[in-house]
Amino acid sequence: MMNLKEQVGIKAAEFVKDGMTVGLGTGSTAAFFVAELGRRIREENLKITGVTTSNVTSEQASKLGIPLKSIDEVDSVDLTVDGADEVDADLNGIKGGGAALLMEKIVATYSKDYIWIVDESKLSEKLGSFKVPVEVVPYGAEQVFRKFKKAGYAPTWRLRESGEKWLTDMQHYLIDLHIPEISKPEQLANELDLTVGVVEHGLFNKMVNKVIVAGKDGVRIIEK
Ligand SMILES: O=C(CO)[C@H](O)[C@H](O)COP(=O)(O)O
Repeated sequence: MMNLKEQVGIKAAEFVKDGMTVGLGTGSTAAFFVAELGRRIREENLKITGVTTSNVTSEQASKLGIPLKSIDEVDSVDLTVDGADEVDADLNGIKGGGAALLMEKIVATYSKDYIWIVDESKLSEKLGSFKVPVEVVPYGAEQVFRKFKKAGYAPTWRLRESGEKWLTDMQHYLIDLHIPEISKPEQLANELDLTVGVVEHGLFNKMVNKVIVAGKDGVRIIEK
């Protein structure tokens, strides 16, 4: 019996057609999608170009023999498939649990079609059960942290096991905001966008076209 993450990963690969440029997401769910593309390349001679969203995914895709280009080497991406940490009823979402939100948002921005693959535990009426990751440049990062604390966002640093601050693939720090109910995700996104030192945040508001959800009753697709 396939687990839920594997089910949605394999389902999403059905949307990939020969000749496409495909954005490859990051995380344990996206890894099943990437693995399935690798299988289709091997067994069906599928021809695609992958654009990855993290060093971890680049490594996985290279091992599978998926030809890769950077986002700057392609005109646009036909389809990106990625996981998500939380998805609300309006298809706003939180991403970045796996620390790849910056590259993920850049690749998604230049994608014609954008799909999330999740198990049903990630769905909620309103965002807030998952922390909002915020990627910040190291210079002045403590000031940004204090600003979030004053705003009541209960910030925490994303840390390595060693206790040092986590460094993203793009060499930034991550601050996680703990906001129990995000009633206005657009307003929060605007505020974060306007905060000096913030490079990007994990609110992906109304960016996705389709969400493939796996649950105990099978796989379903929620469309915009
Ligand atoms: O945003 C992400 C990485 O930055 C991931 O897509 C998100 O954290 C979901 O991960 P998983 O599929 O392992 O639950």
